[in-house]
Amino acid sequence: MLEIKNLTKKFGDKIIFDQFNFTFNDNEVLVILGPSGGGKTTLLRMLAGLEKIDEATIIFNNESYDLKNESFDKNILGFVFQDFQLFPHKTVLENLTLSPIYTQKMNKIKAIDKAREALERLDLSDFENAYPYSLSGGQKQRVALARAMMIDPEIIGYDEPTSALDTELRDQVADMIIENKMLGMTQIVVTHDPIFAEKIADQILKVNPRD
Ligand SMILES: Nc1ncnc2c1ncn2[C@@H]1O[C@H](COP(=O)(O)OP(=O)(O)OP(=O)(O)O)[C@@H](O)[C@H]1O
Repeated sequence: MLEIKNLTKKFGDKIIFDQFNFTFNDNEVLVILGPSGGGKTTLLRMLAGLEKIDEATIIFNNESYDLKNESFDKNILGFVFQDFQLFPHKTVLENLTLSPIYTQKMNKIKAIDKAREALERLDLSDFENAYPYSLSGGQKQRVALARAMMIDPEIIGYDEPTSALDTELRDQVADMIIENKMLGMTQIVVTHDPIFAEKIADQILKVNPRD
């Protein structure tokens, strides 16, 4: 279970979250839904340790973390970025292994083994030497997911996973998220698309821009 208590976040004078609370359970799909500018991406970035939190208590796996003007750096969330953000001049395999090897100091052979496992599970084994430009939107989405899985995250977070996709591929992403759930994954999905949200969500958290 992940519980966030009294989360506060400002950019300059602009308040994005003021004493915000939410809880969700393992193996759930939590959808964060709302219009542009509400702070959905910021919320995901804070949970991934990519954005400082002004103040919050985060309770996760029975540990409680009191944060004050610091990043939550527990590596619990693997991030699937909007528009995938794959390295264009690197192969699919390299896209998965570069950050674990160079940033997280993972052993190279272990990183390659792990990457191949993830690619196999997502039906991408034939594409390990392909470059991102040659992949379809749905394949890029799955490569981005495989990359997020490299850190063995407790939670996968997707930022607007359907924004770059047409309707058919949107349904494929919904199926992938539901399949991941059946495999026991806990997932947070940021979207402004209520129809997609209804398809996949166990819980919907609405985030609206503040005046
Ligand atoms: N680094 C930053 N510095 C200053 N303001 C920021 C920064 N990042 C985000 N903001 C502001 O915080 C607010 C929330 O942004 P965020 O990207 O989290 O919203 P969102 O709900 O994900 O919107 P969208 O759907 O357009 O991505 C916006 O008003 C945005 O301009």
